[in-house]
Amino acid sequence: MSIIHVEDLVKEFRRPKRREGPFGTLRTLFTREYTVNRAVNGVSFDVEPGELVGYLGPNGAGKSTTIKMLTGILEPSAGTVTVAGITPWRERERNARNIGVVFGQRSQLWWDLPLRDSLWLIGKLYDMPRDLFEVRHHQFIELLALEPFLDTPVRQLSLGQRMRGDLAAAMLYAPKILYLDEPTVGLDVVAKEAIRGFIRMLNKESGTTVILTTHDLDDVEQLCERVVLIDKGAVMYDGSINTLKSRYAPYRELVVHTGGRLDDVPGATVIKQEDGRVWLRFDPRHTTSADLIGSILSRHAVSDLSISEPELESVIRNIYANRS
Ligand SMILES: Nc1ncnc2c1ncn2[C@@H]1O[C@H](COP(=O)(O)OP(=O)(O)OP(=O)(O)O)[C@@H](O)[C@H]1O
Repeated sequence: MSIIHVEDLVKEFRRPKRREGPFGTLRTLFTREYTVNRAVNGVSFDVEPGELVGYLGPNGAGKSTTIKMLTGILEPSAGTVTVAGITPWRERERNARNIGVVFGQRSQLWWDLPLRDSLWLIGKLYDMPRDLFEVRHHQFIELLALEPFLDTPVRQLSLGQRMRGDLAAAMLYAPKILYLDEPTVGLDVVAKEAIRGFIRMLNKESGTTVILTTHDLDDVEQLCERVVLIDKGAVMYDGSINTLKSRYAPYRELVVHTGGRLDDVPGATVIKQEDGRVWLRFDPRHTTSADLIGSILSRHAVSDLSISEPELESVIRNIYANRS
């Protein structure tokens, strides 16, 4: 049975209609006319326990608004959400015990307190039994290498340190579900890898269900098997990354080192030639890589070649570029 059930979810925001002309701003304050923005427009999906799902879409697509309804911060205009059997905005406190939330852009920690005190307070707020607190506190300090800055006030932490602290705080009381909104934004490659490793561990070893919203497609490619892609508040794709690639970018690229040029290659299109290397694009549904390579080798001297799949980044860029 699914742990997250979302059906026909809608969220509309009303804004007073802007008045033009003299005293426009003042008149806007007193207007009774509104423009309605449907930020989420009939989204449905189910998440099974232990899944790690990427929730993706261009800026303004409605990702954060959906996550806010799943966490209970926002109440939908219409539709159903059930998270571990609870309607989040009706039972915010019960729901909070089941979920951990990390927003990359802003911390959930107490700004002036040292991380150690924040973690202790969270243990108290969630009524954690002392021995469970000790075990998880100790485990997270090790896994996230928190020791060197445990006694530093949160506002003095670097972004990477703060994110590790935020993750520890979000998962300390062992919630079943973790929502991550841009967890690696602004981090260097080493810090990103540490965060990804921790998320992977939570998902694989503790079976935590994770919903990840991010513009960093390396995060998605490294962590998620399934993605839900939304645009203008509606789901445009829900499935595996592999199927997404084969549906929206069914081609492969072959790079051939010939020392010369290849102008006509049956079954492939030459997309670039540079310094004795030739980039070819082909559709594996029509031409197999074995046939293509065989036909090139039979006619040209080749010193090296490599085949690559399109990167998720370029697939998603194409999808966004071609949307109406
Ligand atoms: N509190 C609000 N009041 C009015 N409009 C809002 C509010 N929050 C979001 N919106 C609007 O809803 C739409 C969806 O915003 P949302 O933040 O969910 O997008 P997003 O997919 O998370 O974008 P991004 O990738 O830029 O974070 C946008 O048009 C935004 O302006």
